[in-house]
Amino acid sequence: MTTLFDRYQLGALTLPNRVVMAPMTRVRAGEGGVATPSMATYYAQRATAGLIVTEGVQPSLIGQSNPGTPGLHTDEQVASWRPVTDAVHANGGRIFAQIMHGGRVSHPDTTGMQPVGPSAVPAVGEVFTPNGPKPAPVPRALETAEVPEHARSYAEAALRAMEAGFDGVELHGANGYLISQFLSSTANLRTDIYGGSIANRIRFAVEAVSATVEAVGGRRTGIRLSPGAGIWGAEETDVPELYGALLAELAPLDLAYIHLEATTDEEVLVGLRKEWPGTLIVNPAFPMGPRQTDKAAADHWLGLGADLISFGRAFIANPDLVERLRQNLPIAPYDESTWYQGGDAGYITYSAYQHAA
Ligand SMILES: Cc1cc2nc3c(=O)[nH]c(=O)nc-3n(C[C@H](O)[C@H](O)[C@H](O)COP(=O)(O)O)c2cc1C
Repeated sequence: MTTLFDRYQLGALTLPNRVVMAPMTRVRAGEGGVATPSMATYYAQRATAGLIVTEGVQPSLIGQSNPGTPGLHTDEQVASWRPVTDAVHANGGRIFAQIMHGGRVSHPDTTGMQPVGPSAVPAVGEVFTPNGPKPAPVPRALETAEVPEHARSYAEAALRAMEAGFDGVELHGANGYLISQFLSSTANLRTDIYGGSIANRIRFAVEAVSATVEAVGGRRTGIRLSPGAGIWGAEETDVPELYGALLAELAPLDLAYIHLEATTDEEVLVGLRKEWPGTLIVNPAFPMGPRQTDKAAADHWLGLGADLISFGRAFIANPDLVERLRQNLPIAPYDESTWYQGGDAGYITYSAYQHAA
């Protein structure tokens, strides 16, 4: 039986275990969207994960969603990530950058620009801004001719990620951000080649992934998806058909993986496993609340055919999560107030499990 602690060959990378650190935005970037020494410490502390996926990283200023998030679109940003990837590698780890274009989930207070999206339909809910949460603004609908440059921005960020020493990139196609907005039938009301039919709604995702594969190779390219999640009002009404069509287009690209975000719909995940020939990372539907992690849920998904399991919140207060899971040690609770507050407290202040002397 496969366990979380078995090795896994991911393209050219040998992962010593099947525990993936899920991408988590922590808003600790410096001025100009640069990575900081604290970020290097944070990721290096977690290098025993089989694979680390960073927080969402914007591929352009207009692609920035939250204030305080890092980018991969300036030379200064590229240089700032090098100490992060070096520190992770020095500790024996592997790290992918998550490329995240926020699309309509953004705000002029953050970027100085009106956000863009598939259609002039605002996200449902409030977005973070430097001046506190504000209602999501109405985005500008991208012209047909502008769409390819936003798809290519993922590939350009991927090239910069390689320069910065990352082992690969994960395109953020989940949770209501730009790729997910194009997939949605409520965020995307377009009538051109990027909207309407399933073939049109998956076009942006396929262009973004294909451009990235062309730039850095399939084995260095993963994508995160959240079928049916409907986050920020980006609803999908035809989940099995939509994702079936998307996976069929992506299957020949020899991708590093697809990463399925927490969903309660086990049937959908099982269906996608059958349709996806490559590596599948599952972020199980761990219940929100005090129970942060659940080895039984991980084993369940490995049994159903997941190759790797990602853990998010449990990594926040447990840099040595792999060892704690392996030895059934207590999992330290996270402090939600520190998720997005900035500073080192609740970020790099957690230590490995202290055994009694
Ligand atoms: C503080 C925080 C920030 C997150 N930021 C991101 C992000 O930048 N990109 C992403 O794809 N998911 C993000 N997520 C979702 C996590 O990757 C993960 O899917 C979610 O927390 C559920 O997994 P868990 O139960 O193991 O925490 C975030 C979650 C948390 C708690």
